Amino acid sequence: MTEGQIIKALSGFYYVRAEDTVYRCRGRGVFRKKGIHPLVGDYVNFDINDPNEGYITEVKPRKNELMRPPVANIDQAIIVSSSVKPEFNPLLLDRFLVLIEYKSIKPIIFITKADAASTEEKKILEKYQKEYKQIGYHVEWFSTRDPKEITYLFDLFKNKISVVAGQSGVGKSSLLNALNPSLFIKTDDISESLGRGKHTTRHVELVEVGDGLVADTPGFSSLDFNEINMQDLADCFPEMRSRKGKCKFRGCLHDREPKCAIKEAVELGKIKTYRYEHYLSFLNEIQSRKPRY
Ligand SMILES: Nc1nc2c(ncn2[C@@H]2O[C@H](COP(=O)(O)OP(=O)(O)OP(=O)(O)O)[C@@H](O)[C@H]2O)c(=O)[nH]1
Ligand SMILES: [Zn+2]
Repeated sequence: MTEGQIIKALSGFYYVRAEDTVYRCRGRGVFRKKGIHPLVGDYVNFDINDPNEGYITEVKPRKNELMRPPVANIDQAIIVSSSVKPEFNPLLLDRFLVLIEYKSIKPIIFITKADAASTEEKKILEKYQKEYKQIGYHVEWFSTRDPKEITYLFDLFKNKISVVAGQSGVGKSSLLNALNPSLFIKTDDISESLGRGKHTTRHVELVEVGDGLVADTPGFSSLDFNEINMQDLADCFPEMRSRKGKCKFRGCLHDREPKCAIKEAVELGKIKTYRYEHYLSFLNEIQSRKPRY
């Protein structure tokens, strides 16, 4: 028996890495009956029955899992936003942050295209960068135009499994290519005619970036809050989470309730108004969701 990690799933095979060798494995027949679906990122035990082939005998318990992309044991999610084209969008950033916080995955914020921002735009971005850092988020702001300038990012990936998320056109593929030129993930520069085709493949692979692994397919393509309950939403905002239990009423949704510690913190400028407004707009979205039977 050998221990390894699934780094790729394709056509019924799992590619399991152990030390520096990759073994092409199948899952045990009984997995299907038991409803066990190995995922990329899973730590497994396997038996080798050919020099480079084997059978997975056991899937170890997972720390977490995502369905889009299908990856287990994720350490962090890199949310890619761009300075311009498309314009930096804090509402969308907060949407990604909430979805990632909800999964108990550590978010990291990357802002690309620093080279393309005007002086005026840079001032605004500096302010946002400062404010998101104050909340406790790790923020990096850079350009992928010169790969040599972003090698310092390697450290962030070291010994971690990361997924990348972000709206179309922000530079996710350009970033991965800059960090690992052997990947050649197509970017919009060279594959305009392929349109949306490039990320529709269903297989996922963990690719090496620095001394870490990154899923080559972006995550969170569906950005709805269907899984999230009203009561859980504030926990997905770190600056609200840290004030948990301080409101007068138990179960306070920080909306119309009196003596609300969150609204007081907003008034005192301790919570940014736009963050609170985004909270209210997400809360409204969850409240108006049709019940599912
Ligand atoms: N000026 C500038 N342009 C960039 C930078 N990073 C990416 N771009 C450009 O932005 C466009 C979109 O980049 P992609 O890497 O394809 O973006 P993506 O997020 O992978 O987009 P989707 O595949 O649609 O999700 C391309 O024309 C890139 O050349 C940057 O740091 N600076
Ligand atoms: Zn409250």
